[in-house]
Amino acid sequence: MMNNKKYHRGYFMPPEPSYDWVKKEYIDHAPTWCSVDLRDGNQALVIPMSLEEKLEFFKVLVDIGFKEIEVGFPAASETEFEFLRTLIEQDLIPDDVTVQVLTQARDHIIRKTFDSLKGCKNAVVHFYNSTSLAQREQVFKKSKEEIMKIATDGAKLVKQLSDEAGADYKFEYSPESFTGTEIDYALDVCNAVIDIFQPTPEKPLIINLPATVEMSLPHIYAQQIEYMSKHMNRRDSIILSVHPHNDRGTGVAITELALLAGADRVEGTLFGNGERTGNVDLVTVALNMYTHGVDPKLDFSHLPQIAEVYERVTRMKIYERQPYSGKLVFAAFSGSHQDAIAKGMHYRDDHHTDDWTVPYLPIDPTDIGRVYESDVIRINSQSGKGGIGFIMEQNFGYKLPKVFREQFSYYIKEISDHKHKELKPEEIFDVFNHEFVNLNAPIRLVDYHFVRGEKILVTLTINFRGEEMDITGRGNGRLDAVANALRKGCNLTFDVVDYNESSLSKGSTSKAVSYVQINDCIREDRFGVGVDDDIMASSIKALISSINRAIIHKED
Ligand SMILES: CC(=O)SCCNC(=O)CCNC(=O)[C@H](O)C(C)(C)COP(=O)(O)OP(=O)(O)OC[C@H]1O[C@@H](n2cnc3c(N)ncnc32)[C@H](O)[C@@H]1OP(=O)(O)O
Ligand SMILES: CC(C)C(=O)C(=O)O
Repeated sequence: MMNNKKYHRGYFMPPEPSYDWVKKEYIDHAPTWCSVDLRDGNQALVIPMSLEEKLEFFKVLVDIGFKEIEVGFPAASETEFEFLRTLIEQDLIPDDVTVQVLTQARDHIIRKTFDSLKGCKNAVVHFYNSTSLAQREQVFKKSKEEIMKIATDGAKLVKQLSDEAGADYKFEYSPESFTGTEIDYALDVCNAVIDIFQPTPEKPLIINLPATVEMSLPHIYAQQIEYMSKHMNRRDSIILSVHPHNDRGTGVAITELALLAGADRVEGTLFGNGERTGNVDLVTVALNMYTHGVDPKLDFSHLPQIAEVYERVTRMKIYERQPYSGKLVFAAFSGSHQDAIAKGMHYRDDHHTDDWTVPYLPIDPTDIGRVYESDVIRINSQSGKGGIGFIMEQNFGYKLPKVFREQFSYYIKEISDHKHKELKPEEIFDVFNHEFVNLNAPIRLVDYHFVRGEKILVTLTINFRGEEMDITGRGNGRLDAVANALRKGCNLTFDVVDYNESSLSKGSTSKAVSYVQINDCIREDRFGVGVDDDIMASSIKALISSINRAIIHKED
């Protein structure tokens, strides 16, 4: 049985309201990004990554453009330790990349961490201890002063070991479980650590305020961050970092609000892997920024390839509707969406604009390695003529006339509905060819010949129900003459209602395509399509196709 009475709000409001972030409209520059995929992401996997898998992932992160990468918790296991050693000994860390290592503020774990760093040029030593009320009372059973001493003792040892090693490491401190910590107490602990390092603008200290567990609405975290930012000692020498998780499903929101509230740096993972519901998804935060016209300084132009490596080495799956990276996030199945997207794409072409304003697509899918042809317009029984017309034009180069497009789309929808499945572009194209293009039974065109006089005279050689024959007709135009020949020679009754021709815009060889609509006195919308190297042949074939359809589907 559910019982909401056993819950209470476990977060703490800052002592004074901090609302300056509300006045900011959007994030106007990229923060410093730090990927924690190889540490926080890795520690949450059913099977943590092997050394080889971590190496492959590390390379992907470098290629994306991360300049700070938390590579592990070296004291945790041999693999973790060896991974950092391999990076260092095989000189795999680019000069402009800083690796970060995590350690608890515990003597032997800090020492082991320093052992793992020997010979590393650029490193951040990240140490933490939990400061939350719940952990003080239940886990550590220590007073506020005793918990602060864990932090300050850790800080002193980190500083001392770094000095002893003669290394120029950077340092990061996290009051872990910050979101469950009384804000002024968190501030006191951070300030005590700051006082030990005495950071300067030239050698700043990273103070990381994690939403280890998301506990509040996003605007509360924003206030907590802004309050800390305003009251922290030596703020000009502090890189204020956030490390959001996603327990309430608002990891991205709290990250964005924290950036408005003064955070300079974000720790997170690709696709939001991480403990429980995950860390914040850096792909989403970065691309949200990008779609506001801001350079995120991370390159996701090959997102599908990044996703492939991620899924393989972590053995995790990216949800189909995960922003930007999910398989279905650009797919429009429903008619009205497809129609708007197709028109939006045409609008861009017609207006020769590079600006992206296409309805229903907040980002140009091709910017992140997706393809219009297979990712955007997808066809099922919810689809409409706009979408099916788009597929025919975009994938195969056929610009279907309006009335035909409507008829063809109902035809396709019906098939999808009856088969209860999505139809792939190739299946749609097969139906199109099989049902409408160059139909040659019962009438097949063998040859044709025109003679120009007062009227145009045509001699058609056709095969009609297995019998070859020559038929003739006169008309004001060529198609008129052909129609008269077929009426007389095959004893048919029909009117040509509409005729369109164009060239096929796809493929290496250009072909002519004609669309003919006839009225056969049963239906006024029998369509046929002709495709040929020669424009005249394509129009005769289109007319014959429409007649053949009328004969085949007489009763429809
Ligand atoms: C929110 C985060 O993601 S934090 C990162 C968490 N990641 C990991 O823990 C992954 C790697 N961790 C490990 O491999 C192991 O936990 C190790 C090697 C670090 C330590 O292992 P163990 O020594 O077996 O102990 P364990 O992790 O259970 O720690 C429990 C002890 O550490 C203390 N402790 C825990 N965190 C801290 C800390 N940050 N600072 C100081 N002491 C701490 C606990 O109070 C407890 O003390 P006790 O033994 O007196 O009861
Ligand atoms: C170590 C800290 C930053 C952490 O991972 C968390 O709080 O989630």
